[in-house]
Amino acid sequence: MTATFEQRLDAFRRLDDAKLTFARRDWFPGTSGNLSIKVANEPLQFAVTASGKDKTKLSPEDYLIVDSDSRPVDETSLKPSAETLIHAVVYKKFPQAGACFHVHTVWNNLISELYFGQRAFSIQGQELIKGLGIWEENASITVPIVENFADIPTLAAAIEKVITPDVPGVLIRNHGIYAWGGNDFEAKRHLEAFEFLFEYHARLLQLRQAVVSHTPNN
Ligand SMILES: CSCCC(=O)C(=O)COP(=O)(O)O
Ligand SMILES: [Zn+2]
Repeated sequence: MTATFEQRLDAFRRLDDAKLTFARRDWFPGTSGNLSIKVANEPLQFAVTASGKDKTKLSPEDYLIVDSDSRPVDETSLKPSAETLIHAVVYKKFPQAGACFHVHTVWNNLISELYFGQRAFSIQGQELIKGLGIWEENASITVPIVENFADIPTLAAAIEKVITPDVPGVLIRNHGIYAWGGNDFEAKRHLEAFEFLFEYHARLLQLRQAVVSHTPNN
């Protein structure tokens, strides 16, 4: 069933909320980032941000509906996000995913740079791991890191290969993160948990380095 007018409007309103919340945190520098919310399963359709927009603002031309091939469902002058294929990969691989958010932040870029040459970032024993829906004692998570291929189909294929149901996110090196969830509330919680863990870890390494360099006989 294709999405009704009400379902589309509801998705656009939810995208407005997520967008303004993330914009207040400066998570969309230089028009970066893209957001989507699924509106239909069979066939797949989702609302996605239009490409190149200032995501700190609201306008009547912010979103459009695309199909499983990332093509606009309606005739429109709007261009879907250049990275729409990545959203499609997430929805196709995880049919339970209902929203997918992408932001470029300093902390997620720093983490991918700190682990340059490695294909993942791991962290253990942090309370915010529960924000990812992982509640076991002293849990650890491993977030895959893919290289920042300029060709989006190549990037989307690389992401498709490494994402797993265990961890609802993937880092693109020196680019940003994609995080998803069953709905927009969950995807936001996941994104916030990831960003906390990245900032915490990068700051911890920085502090440790400062302590070492200020310790006598070092
Ligand atoms: C100006 S940031 C480069 C493109 C990008 O990585 C991004 O997230 C925004 O692309 P979009 O087409 O969704 O505006
Ligand atoms: Zn991006």
